[in-house]
Amino acid sequence: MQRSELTARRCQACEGGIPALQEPAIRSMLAAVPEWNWVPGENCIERRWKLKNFVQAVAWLQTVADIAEAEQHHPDLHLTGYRNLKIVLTTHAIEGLSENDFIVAAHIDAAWEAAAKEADNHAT
Ligand SMILES: C[C@H](O)[C@H](O)[C@H]1CNC2=NC(N)=NC(=O)C2=N1
Repeated sequence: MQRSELTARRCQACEGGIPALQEPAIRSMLAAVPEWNWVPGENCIERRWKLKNFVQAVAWLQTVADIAEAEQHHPDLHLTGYRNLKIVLTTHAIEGLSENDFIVAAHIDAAWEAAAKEADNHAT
């Protein structure tokens, strides 16, 4: 699957009642967000960043929070050691992974790439 297929979709409100994704679907969607690691034992996907400093880390967290609010699907956010970020996506309502997790991951990756390009533009 391509990332653009996921960013073209919107999260669907989930309060249970749908089955969690199984391994074949998870692997197919992971191919679209290869920076994310699947943690099967915790029913989640996670991605880590080391930012330049605390302020950059908090700014990036805010961007992620804005994406989560826009999609109404909310990751767990871990900021430790002042600039290490771990973002964890799971669908609490089904205690498993849903397409929503991959849609938010794809939006986060696209925003990260856009931010990196912006930084490059400023550097040149
Ligand atoms: C109705 C609404 O979609 C739900 O309350 C949402 C809100 N955000 C959520 N975020 C995550 N990660 N899992 C959920 O099950 C969840 N439920």
